[in-house]
Amino acid sequence: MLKVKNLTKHFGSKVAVDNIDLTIKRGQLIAFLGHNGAGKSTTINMLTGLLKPDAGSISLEGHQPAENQYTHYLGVVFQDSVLDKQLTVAKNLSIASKLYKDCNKQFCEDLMQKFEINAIKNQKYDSLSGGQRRRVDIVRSLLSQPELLFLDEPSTGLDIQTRKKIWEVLDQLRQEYGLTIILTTHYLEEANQADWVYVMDKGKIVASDTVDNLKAKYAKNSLTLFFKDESLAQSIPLNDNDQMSGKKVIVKITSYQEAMQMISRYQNDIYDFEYVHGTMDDIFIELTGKEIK
Ligand SMILES: Nc1ncnc2c1ncn2[C@@H]1O[C@H](COP(=O)(O)OP(=O)(O)OP(=O)(O)O)[C@@H](O)[C@H]1O
Repeated sequence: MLKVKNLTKHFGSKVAVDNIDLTIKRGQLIAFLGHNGAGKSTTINMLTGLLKPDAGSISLEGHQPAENQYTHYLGVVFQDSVLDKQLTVAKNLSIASKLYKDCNKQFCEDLMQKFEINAIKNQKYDSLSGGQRRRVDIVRSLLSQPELLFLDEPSTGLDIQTRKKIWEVLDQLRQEYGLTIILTTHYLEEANQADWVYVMDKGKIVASDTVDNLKAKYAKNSLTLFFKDESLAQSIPLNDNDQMSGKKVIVKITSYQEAMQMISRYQNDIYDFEYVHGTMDDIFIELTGKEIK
């Protein structure tokens, strides 16, 4: 659906996006994961046609950002809302829907219901809570029934319940009409749900894979062995990342098979064990050397 080659953007001498390639298929949920300043928003701004790249090509179903047809495919939720704070939700959405000639009334009413907008439609946008605003922003971006939705840090500042609600509805829309979603996030749990993750650092894509493959390659699974006494624990050969404390030994391992081998090797010396899968946090630290919130 979307093909990007060698995309690059400088601001003065600073390289904000450094020669990145992307391939995004219809219906996927794609996450750009990175720290502040990694280049996520600059990438999104180029993909939505707001910012002109210095180099590289972008093709969405064969269209380039400068073409009118390009924007017909897109819905965008920016970090800062584009709605008028002094107008009611209903007025804001009515103005937005007039911008789209082919706005489908039934689809729009369905969106209002799914995102629970009807109860707040007569309130001024300014008077809404953060979570309500985000729901209205998302509805606004979906009125034209776009095929590709960009969400720039959709969950920042939202409580868990609101996040959950928003993702329930977005997942429903993906299933119902094959909506493709590209999101930027600092939240590992949001990247966890993605079909494909691009990890960005200093303008570059430092990893590009499924969550499962990233975990298999970079996440550190750990096996804790509880020995019957300290001398047995001390006899275990340890690597740099392994730890020993009294009767407890924590070893970093790469696979379930390796865990099984260790457990069977020490089965007569231990009274218990615990196997913990590595997380997205491990992946991020492994790739960028930094923790993500
Ligand atoms: N208009 C601009 N002028 C100058 N520098 C910019 C501009 N926009 C972005 N940058 C710089 O480009 C780099 C990438 O910024 P960008 O906003 O794309 O990062 P990000 O990953 O989206 O960060 P955040 O998570 O904070 O939104 C940063 O160093 C930023 O300071």
